[in-house]
Amino acid sequence: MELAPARMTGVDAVTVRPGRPLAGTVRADGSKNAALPLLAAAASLRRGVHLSGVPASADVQRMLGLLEQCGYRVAHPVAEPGAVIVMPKGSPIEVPELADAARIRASYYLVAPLLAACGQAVLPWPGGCRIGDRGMDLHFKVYEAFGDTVLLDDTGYRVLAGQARDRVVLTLPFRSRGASIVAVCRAVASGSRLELGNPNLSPETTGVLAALRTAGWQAHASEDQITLDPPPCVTASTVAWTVPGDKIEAGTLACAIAATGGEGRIEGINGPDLKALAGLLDWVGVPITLAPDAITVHQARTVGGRPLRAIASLAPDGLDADFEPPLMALALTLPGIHLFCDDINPGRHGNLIPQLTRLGGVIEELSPTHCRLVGPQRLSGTGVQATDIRTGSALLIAALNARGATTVSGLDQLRRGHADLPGKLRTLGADITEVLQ
Ligand SMILES: CC(=O)N[C@H]1[C@@H](OP(=O)(O)OP(=O)(O)OC[C@H]2O[C@@H](n3ccc(=O)[nH]c3=O)[C@H](O)[C@@H]2O)O[C@H](CO)[C@@H](O)[C@@H]1O
Ligand SMILES: C=C(OP(=O)(O)O)C(=O)O
Repeated sequence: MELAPARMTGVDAVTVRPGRPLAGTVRADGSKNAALPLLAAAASLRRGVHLSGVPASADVQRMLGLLEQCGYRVAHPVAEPGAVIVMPKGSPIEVPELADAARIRASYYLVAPLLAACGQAVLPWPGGCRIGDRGMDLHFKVYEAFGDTVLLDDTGYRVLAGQARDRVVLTLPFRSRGASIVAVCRAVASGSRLELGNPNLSPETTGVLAALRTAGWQAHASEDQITLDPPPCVTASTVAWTVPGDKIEAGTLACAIAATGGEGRIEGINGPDLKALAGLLDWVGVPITLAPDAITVHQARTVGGRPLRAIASLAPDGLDADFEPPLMALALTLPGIHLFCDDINPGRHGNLIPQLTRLGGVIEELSPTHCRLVGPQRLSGTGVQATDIRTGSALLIAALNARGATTVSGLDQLRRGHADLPGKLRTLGADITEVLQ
């Protein structure tokens, strides 16, 4: 794993200048959105879990601190960068106050570890990217199905563990990733059988199921249902899990390479996780080779590219919403009328489009969640702000194609999701320099 160079940490802005097409090979870090639920599942198991590939991104590091406050020991094995061992501390703990949980969306994953450690979870409303109204009502339905009591107020929520149930059956009204994973973690914490209808089947969810299988849980996932059964007997030995490489980081780098007309390879990912993105890139004229552990971007075809339709979806094999912003930045370089939709995160376009407009991008908002643009467009460098993680990565891509220098500030947002995305772009040949205060 490549850790953020100390120099980049704390830098609030970078200047990006256009240059040669990006080329070369780079390795993706472990995925933030996969690491966070794996950490919660590890704690819910209440046995030692050795987790490798843990990224240095800020949200994941914050989650490690929160787990310690929740009654778990987080050990960093010597000479194993990116590995942690999570285990219960043993002695009972008081219900902790977790102010930092308000800074990340994924603090909702802490409920099951807290119920397992002290029978109660008291959490502030989660934070994370400000990309619209991000509900949690399905999470509360999950806890109620387990017999827990849920209390809400203006500052946050409290979940009180009910009597453990042998079997819990519920069906989600839509395929929420968060609600699916919290249901799985809750079942693990209480040792219950779970039958979850209409589940989310993203790699982040199925990755947790695969990890639990190594701990003796029986897990089956189909389009209709996830079933999960506890192991026939309890074992205490440490299990070893690995955080998969970040499909979103790899997809973002692939878009950056394609946007500059370059050629390159991103390693360290699970190729099938990038199938939806690779299909779209191929469709617009950027040939892609997907290997089991890498994605290779070939030079774009000069003819035969078709317009992009990037529709974020929670459906199995759908396009992860977090790919949509980098695709929008890429589309600004491609001929055609390109269409985008993110109904999952209704505030996403409201963050990204004004920043792309500052660079001279012309994007027609058909509704708060639908937009279209006609490419290619000439952008001009100026100061822009990474208002959320994916807006930050899209702006880096757009800046690679803008005339003159673009200063992207708000890097603390970007670093929530990527330890050092500018550094990886530099490895591929991008002209990116730190802005010193
Ligand atoms: C930490 C993490 O992994 N974040 C990801 C997670 O976010 P997030 O936790 O928002 O994802 P979910 O799939 O659970 O929810 C998607 C949307 O459904 C709505 N909703 C969800 C749950 C609920 O109980 N009630 C409700 O209304 C919210 O508007 C939410 O924004 O998945 C999204 C795509 O699915 C990704 O873009 C985020 O990067
Ligand atoms: C929306 C994202 O993160 P979070 O859900 O943690 O805010 C993201 O990873 O793009």
